[in-house]
Amino acid sequence: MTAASSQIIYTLTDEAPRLATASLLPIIQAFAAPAGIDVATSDISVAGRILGQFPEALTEAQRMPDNLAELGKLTLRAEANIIKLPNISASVAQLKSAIKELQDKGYKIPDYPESTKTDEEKDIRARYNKCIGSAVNPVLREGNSDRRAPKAVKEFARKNPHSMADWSQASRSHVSHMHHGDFYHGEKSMTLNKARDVKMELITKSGKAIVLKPKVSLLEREVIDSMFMSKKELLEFYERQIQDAHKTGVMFSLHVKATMMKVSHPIVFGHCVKIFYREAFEKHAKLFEELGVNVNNGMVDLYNKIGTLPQSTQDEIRRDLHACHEHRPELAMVDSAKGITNFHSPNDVIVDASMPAMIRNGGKMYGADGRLKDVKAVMPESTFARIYQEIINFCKWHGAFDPKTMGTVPNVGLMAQQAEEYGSHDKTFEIPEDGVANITDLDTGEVLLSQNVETGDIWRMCQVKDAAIRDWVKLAVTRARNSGMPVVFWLDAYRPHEAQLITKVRMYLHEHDTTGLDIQIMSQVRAMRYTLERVVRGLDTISATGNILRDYLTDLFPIMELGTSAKMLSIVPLMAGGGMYETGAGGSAPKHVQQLVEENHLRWDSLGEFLALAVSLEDLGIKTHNAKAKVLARTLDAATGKLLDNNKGPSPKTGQLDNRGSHFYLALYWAQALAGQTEDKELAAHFKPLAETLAANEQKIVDELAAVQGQPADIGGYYLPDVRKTEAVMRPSATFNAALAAAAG
Ligand SMILES: NC(=O)C1=CN([C@@H]2O[C@H](COP(=O)(O)OP(=O)(O)OC[C@H]3O[C@@H](n4cnc5c(N)ncnc54)[C@H](OP(=O)(O)O)[C@@H]3O)[C@@H](O)[C@H]2O)C=CC1
Ligand SMILES: O=C(O)CCC(=O)C(=O)O
Ligand SMILES: [Mg+2]
Repeated sequence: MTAASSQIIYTLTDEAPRLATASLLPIIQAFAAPAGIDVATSDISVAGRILGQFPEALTEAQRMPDNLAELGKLTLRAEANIIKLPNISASVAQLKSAIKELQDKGYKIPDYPESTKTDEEKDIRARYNKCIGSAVNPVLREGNSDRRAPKAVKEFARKNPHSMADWSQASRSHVSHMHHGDFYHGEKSMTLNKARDVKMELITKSGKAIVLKPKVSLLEREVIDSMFMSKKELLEFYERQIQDAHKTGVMFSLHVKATMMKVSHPIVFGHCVKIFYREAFEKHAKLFEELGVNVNNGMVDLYNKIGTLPQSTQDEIRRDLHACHEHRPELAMVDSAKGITNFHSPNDVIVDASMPAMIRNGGKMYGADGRLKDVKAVMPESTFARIYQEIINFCKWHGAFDPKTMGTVPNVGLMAQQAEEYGSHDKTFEIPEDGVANITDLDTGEVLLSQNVETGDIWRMCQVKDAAIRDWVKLAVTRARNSGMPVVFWLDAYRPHEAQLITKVRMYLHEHDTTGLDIQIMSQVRAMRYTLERVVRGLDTISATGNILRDYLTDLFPIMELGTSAKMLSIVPLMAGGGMYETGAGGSAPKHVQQLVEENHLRWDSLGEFLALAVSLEDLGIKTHNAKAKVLARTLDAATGKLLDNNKGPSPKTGQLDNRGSHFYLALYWAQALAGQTEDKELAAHFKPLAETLAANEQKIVDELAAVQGQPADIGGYYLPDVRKTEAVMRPSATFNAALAAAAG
């Protein structure tokens, strides 16, 4: 899979985007081929990545190359042109289901080891750990992030506003975060004066030195942080919040990002579950330990593990858990119909999407009775939680946002080279004993950063390379210049890490001509307030943020403005010169798969893919001097605009136009735009027959696509769907397929 310069790599991922690809990719390939562009695929699905870890367990035919590693290498080359669709960031429960599905399909991969006593078990666990959480994005995102709503999309949203629930000033919904003892409070940071190799070491009270991370190689001018969250304070915080919610009668919900902060946040999540069900966990402590119950993986882990016990014991445990509810607040639900609470799995309530959904709903979440209710949204870490309280305050004061008139908030996010939390996974530890946690220079023995920690505290080190920060500043200035919008760097001078960033931002802004640009630096809360004051006046403001706020804001604002973050243009200009084009800013929409399987309707909107493909083609055109590629890009944009104007996006309702139907219209409009342009006669001639055939058969094709809906669809699997069956389901119009095949020659 080496990338020739006229190659675009299209990733095969999971769930809804994978299904959409089965329909869209053949269209893309048919349109790209006449311009001499090869659109190749790379499977980075969770199933593919699992198989890539265990070549020795598989037959020759079953083996899968380590595509992710290959793609990671490609991002470091200037010719990289990758279209990356969202993929599952798997929880342990999802990983286990994927393993089971693969085993059932005859792949002899090992079980996920619950405990790791032997070296073999440790090795298997280590390999599987590479497949969980946000395992793909940190490897591929070798550039900073540029996410925005293209003009046509914003205009469409203004003309076709999505529904927004009302906000009442009497709403009791709020955000609760720690005020001390969290990562914000316990952070230290420094910029390195020279390249150094360091270790992370715990010196225990009894004087033992425990090396937690033997070596981290750091570059000159790199920023490093050491921070910890106090277990004691976290538990006290949870108890207070749970009691407060119970006393005041608001629902309780916990919002973490256990995918991206895949080591720290499952622990933060697990503590909350154990505090909530304190008496039950205390009573059954011994049994749970024997069973290896680990609620860092959610209550689903507990229910699965007790499933092997005699019925009477299971009943007793369930009764004890239920008894806790008597004096605990109502829990927000993920799926009230199925009785799935906020505690079921740490990956079910992912803060970037869950908080905007709550805010769109007038500050409400679903309770067990299926009704929307005010809620206490608990986000222990105060660093970023405060932005949500600020937006809630704003909504209570001003009412809900109006998509017809509100401004837009694009984002320029720092994430390159495993910036900030992305690089922290192998440097995050649960402290085994009270002591001092040091980051120490391996050569000189100098202790660079030092913290007093206690048993159970979560200690982590983050790093950001100077080159990544410099590139981020450059991207922000470029975006300000190209868009004419002001830029606000959301940086808090009181946070040690961000104080270091502020110094660098100021320094690197001098490298650019900023005459006439409006560039400011503000703490997060002020930045939110300032941006919202502009938003309600219809004014646009670029947010330049660190990695976490990149994630949060690129769901938050699009969901307010456009109804979904799927309609975002999401570009990663790779630092080595290539480009990665992500599709939307959201995830893999598991609910959509369920609807397809039950009713053969896929409501996934591929607008993100259309937008990404256009910029990918344009970039390829420029870099390889391929004029045809540029024509493809321009006509694709025109087709996308027409698709929006004519409302040919997918409907959520079964029986109406779905993802496949929207792909058909894209192909029709794209072929028409190509046939109608005069810049490239060859392309015009090539696409004329297709344009005519599709137009002549429009109703027939739409009918063929509609005819399959309303009954179950068999795609032969979830994590590893059967390719043939999926194709059959996703390409049900014989007329459309024949027209495309004829165009492909
Ligand atoms: N870049 C990446 O690879 C990312 C991956 N993820 C992963 O995705 C999975 C699911 O995450 P989750 O938090 O549930 O968020 P999702 O974004 O997948 O889903 C939330 C809701 O957003 C709407 N939505 C998202 N994308 C689209 C689309 N293209 N078309 C139409 N509607 C869309 C759907 O609303 P409705 O149901 O109303 O139709 C959906 O239910 C997790 O494994 C997560 O880790 C998450 C974010 C980014
Ligand atoms: O990497 C992940 O798990 C999710 C990333 C994400 O949500 C985003 O980039 O917006
Ligand atoms: Mg996100």
